[in-house]
Amino acid sequence: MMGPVERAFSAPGKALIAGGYLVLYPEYDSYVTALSSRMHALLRGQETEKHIRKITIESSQFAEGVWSYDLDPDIPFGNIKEAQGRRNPFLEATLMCVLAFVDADSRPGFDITIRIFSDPGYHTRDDTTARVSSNGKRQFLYHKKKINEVAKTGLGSSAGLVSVVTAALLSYFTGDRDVETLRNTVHNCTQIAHCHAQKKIGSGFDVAAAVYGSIVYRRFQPCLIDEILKHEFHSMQGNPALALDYKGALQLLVGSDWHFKIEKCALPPGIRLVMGDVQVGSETPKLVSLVLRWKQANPVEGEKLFEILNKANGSLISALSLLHELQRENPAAYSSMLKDYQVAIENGAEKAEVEPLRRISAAIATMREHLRALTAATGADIEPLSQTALLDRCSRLPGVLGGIVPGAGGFDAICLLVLNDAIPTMLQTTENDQFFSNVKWLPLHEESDGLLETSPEDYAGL
Ligand SMILES: Nc1ncnc2c1ncn2[C@@H]1O[C@H](COP(=O)(O)OP(=O)(O)O)[C@@H](O)[C@H]1O
Ligand SMILES: C[C@@](O)(CCOP(=O)(O)OP(=O)(O)O)CC(=O)O
Repeated sequence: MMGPVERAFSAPGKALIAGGYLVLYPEYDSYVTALSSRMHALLRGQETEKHIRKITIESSQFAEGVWSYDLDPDIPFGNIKEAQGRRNPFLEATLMCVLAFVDADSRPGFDITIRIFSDPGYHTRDDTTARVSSNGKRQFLYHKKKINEVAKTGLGSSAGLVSVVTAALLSYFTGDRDVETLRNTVHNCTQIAHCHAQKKIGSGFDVAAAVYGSIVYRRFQPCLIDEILKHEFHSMQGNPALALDYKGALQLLVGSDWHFKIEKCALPPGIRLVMGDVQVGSETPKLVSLVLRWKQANPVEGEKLFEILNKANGSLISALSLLHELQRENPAAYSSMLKDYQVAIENGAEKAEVEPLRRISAAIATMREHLRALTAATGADIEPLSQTALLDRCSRLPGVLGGIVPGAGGFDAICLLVLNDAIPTMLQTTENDQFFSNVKWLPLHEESDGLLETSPEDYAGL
């Protein structure tokens, strides 16, 4: 029986709390938190009809956000061209990978439409109007400019986009809608497509967080992807032999074991992530290239600094996991520990005297010390002076266990770990203090889930 099918998936944005720069190397662990801002894809097609003629992708929150791809009847993945010549390298690479992986057939053809929705956290809210879905469950912001002209916030919009489009297409072509069955395949396809689009092999932590959620992450060996990237997208267009080679290599690679580390995690109960937007505009690629160049020129010093930074990152990761253990072993004692701490700070105690919480503060302080050393050594503004002053001040606020520049660092954001019950006072205190006037606390929190199937009804009316 044939009928229309609707299927929707969503995936989260991320903040890299520990592991900036180190995450580029397969020997170090990072701590990545998935955020409440998510990317969504809603697919419409025909239930039993897997022969596709045309795929249209609409991202109507942005001007000119429609990309329409007529598939080549012989090799649907070999000639991905947008009807009006509009470029979106991330969508092109996604279609190429997924259609090759599932060995799609475009004869005789039906059409698929995929609608993209992006939660407010990914882009600036400036110059937008909000629209709400008919059932009130979703709200999205509509921009007047094109997607590549709107300022990003650094949550990883392209990783989210590629993950959800990949998930929707894979689910459609395989007929499988169980996210757990699809998850690893979605991850591997998404990493490959994302690398194709960026024309480089990144650390992949943004894609891993979009698919798996909050994780302790250790990257795959970059050489795993080297070979497949040599299959140049452009040379495949109109060259069936090259396209078939690509398909074989891709299917093998997606199905193989990548030997990377994905350990689900979440912040301990009672502790929240608070993100502050400071000022738009650090250039991650510039910072990364300064650090890598310095490390290459100073291998011994570089190794030493990376090692001690790694040790401090490890202390934070284990301090967080110790809290989980305490909570699991004795939930009542854990709650009263947090309560005692809250009472102590309300009575004016300045810092965490409670040992497990003190460990978190100490680990963050040591991480920051090493990040400042990296800043001084490389000349890259990882924790610049203005951020040092801000983070020091934040760390002294009651209930704030510590704060750090997330990811590659820079001027644009800070991340705090705060006792849940202390947040209202913290927000009030900073609001009334001129010192914090250039910090905007973002309406974001940890939601540790990765890729999820969502209900198509939640997007009706948009
Ligand atoms: N909502 C969206 N709709 C369509 N394309 C998007 C969307 N979000 C991101 N993209 C694609 O991803 C690109 C941004 O990717 P990138 O520069 O890697 O930023 P980020 O660091 O946020 O991932 C955009 O130029 C566009 O091609
Ligand atoms: C330096 C890095 O290790 C981390 C950068 O993390 P960010 O989260 O700062 O990156 P953007 O998504 O580009 O804003 C480089 C990397 O792994 O890509």
